[in-house]
Amino acid sequence: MIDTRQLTKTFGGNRAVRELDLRIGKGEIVGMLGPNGAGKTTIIRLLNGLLAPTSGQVRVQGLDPIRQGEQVRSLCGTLTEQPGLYEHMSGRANLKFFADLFRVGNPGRIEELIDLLELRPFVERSVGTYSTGMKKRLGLAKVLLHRPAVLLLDEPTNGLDPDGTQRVLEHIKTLNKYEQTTVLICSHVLSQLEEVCTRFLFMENGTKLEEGTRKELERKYIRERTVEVEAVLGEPLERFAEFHPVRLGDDRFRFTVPGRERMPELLRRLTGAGELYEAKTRNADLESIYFQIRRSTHAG
Ligand SMILES: Nc1ncnc2c1ncn2[C@@H]1O[C@H](COP(=O)(O)OP(=O)(O)OP(=O)(O)O)[C@@H](O)[C@H]1O
Repeated sequence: MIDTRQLTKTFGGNRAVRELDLRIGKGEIVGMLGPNGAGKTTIIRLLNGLLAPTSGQVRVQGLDPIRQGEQVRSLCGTLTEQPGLYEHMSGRANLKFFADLFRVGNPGRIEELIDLLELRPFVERSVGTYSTGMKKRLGLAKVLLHRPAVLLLDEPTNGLDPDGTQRVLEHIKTLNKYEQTTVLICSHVLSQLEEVCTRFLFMENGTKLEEGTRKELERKYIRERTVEVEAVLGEPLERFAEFHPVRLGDDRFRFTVPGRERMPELLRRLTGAGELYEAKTRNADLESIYFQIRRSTHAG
């Protein structure tokens, strides 16, 4: 679906994207993560043909976004930080305007998106009165009007409260499920993407540091696990010495497990020693993986 080879973009002397090889298959939801200036927005602009590569190649469903820009843009829905909506018009009037502009033949599509993105309670109001979350959802509806096969989302949850963030991410998942939309989401908020993406791509200074599924990355980068436990233990803590126990509070403990394969043993022993109410791994989330990747690439 998306294929880049040795893709490089230079602005003056600044190499914003460096020899990027990126492959995204149909129906994937890929999270592109990286700090400010990592090159995420530039990559999106290269993919939808708004920027021409300095060198290397980009293909979106086999098409060149520069030479076949029209076709590529009709395949892609791109949501940037500025959704480009008319504030004085209602949500519905905006959708109607863009549906005409994009020559969306199906009049039912607007209604379908109003339902999918739950816009109905405010769709007749002028966009100028919308909250950030409402605008994001309308912006998403706008880029979905022509039923794009590929969605390119630049910080789709920026400025949203946790509830709004959750809703937008749910909508993205739903679209992927029912319309098999391929999605590339850029963000620097790792925790939000953890549940949504099938694969992750870590960028820094225009370079791909690492990529993989959550499981692949976890196996590669997280050896030692920190486990927080709520339990009533009938045995002295010293019996768990090999797991370096620390008492955190009443019935709360922290253990360090040298590798994933030792986890069942710890859990078995805790269950055998008393009542185990909860056990959570604290250091295997996406953020921990990211810091581990950075540590190992910078050390290497
Ligand atoms: N039009 C431009 N002209 C000059 N330099 C640019 C231009 N667009 C981007 N850059 C530079 O390219 C680099 C990558 O920027 P980009 O916006 O792609 O990063 P990003 O990962 O999207 O960052 P952020 O998380 O802040 O949005 C930065 O050093 C930026 O200053």
